[in-house]
Amino acid sequence: MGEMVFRQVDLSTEEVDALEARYVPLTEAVRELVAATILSNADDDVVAEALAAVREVTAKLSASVETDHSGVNYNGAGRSWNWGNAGSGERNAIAPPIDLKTNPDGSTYADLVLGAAYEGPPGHVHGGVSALLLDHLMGVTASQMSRPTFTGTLTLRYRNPLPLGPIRVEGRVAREEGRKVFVEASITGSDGIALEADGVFITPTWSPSLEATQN
Ligand SMILES: CCCCCCCC(=O)SCCNC(=O)CCNC(=O)[C@H](O)C(C)(C)COP(=O)(O)OP(=O)(O)OC[C@H]1O[C@@H](n2cnc3c(N)ncnc32)[C@H](O)[C@@H]1OP(=O)(O)O
Repeated sequence: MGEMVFRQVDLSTEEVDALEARYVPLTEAVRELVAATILSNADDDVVAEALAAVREVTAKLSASVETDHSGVNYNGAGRSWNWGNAGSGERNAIAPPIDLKTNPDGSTYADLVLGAAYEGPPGHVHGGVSALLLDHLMGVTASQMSRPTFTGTLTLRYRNPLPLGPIRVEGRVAREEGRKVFVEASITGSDGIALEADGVFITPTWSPSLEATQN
């Protein structure tokens, strides 16, 4: 197995929040750029201008890049951040715009709107995107943000097509057996329930290695 490091970083929670706040509007703007790139009917000149402008800002941002992945980080106060996470990264414009909430009983939900960038069948959400949303939400539900749990088996039933637009993802722990957490979840769209899922999430015997770094 490759090295899997959860990195402790010497930043205060205020500093982490400030960094995140700096980049979140950029992430949202890049999501809008992705949708505009898909939907635009602009002519050659406008597209050439956009291409040059995007390349210019990408070069500026890339000038201070230090690593090839953002990793999972945490500080001494227990604030963790995983800005590149493909399912939820706050600075990842590829990730669906999910803001996951946890109920007092440990069940979870998220309300989000999926647009043109998440299409599979015409006007409907790509099945792999639904799987990504469920995997992420169910993983967080299993971990209760207090233990590492990895997806062991994820079973999806695509009951009805899921229209693009507003959706709700919901999950709950059904039961636990030793290191195995059984989670159930669903996705509901504007036409009603579209997917049901159950999964086994497992706390591995090995502990993720911890590495203290000073920034
Ligand atoms: C907080 C952030 C949340 C983010 C959520 C994102 C979720 C993800 O996408 S995680 C990434 C995708 N998943 C992975 O990479 C996992 C890859 N697999 C692994 O690392 C390992 O196979 C792992 C950890 C699942 C199990 O390994 P290990 O702990 O050695 O299992 P092992 O000791 O053999 O088995 C333990 C129990 O689990 C069961 N089990 C093992 N593997 C599986 C599996 N894939 N599915 C179902 N059950 C399994 C065994 O049967 C055994 O059960 P019992 O105790 O009843 O006999």
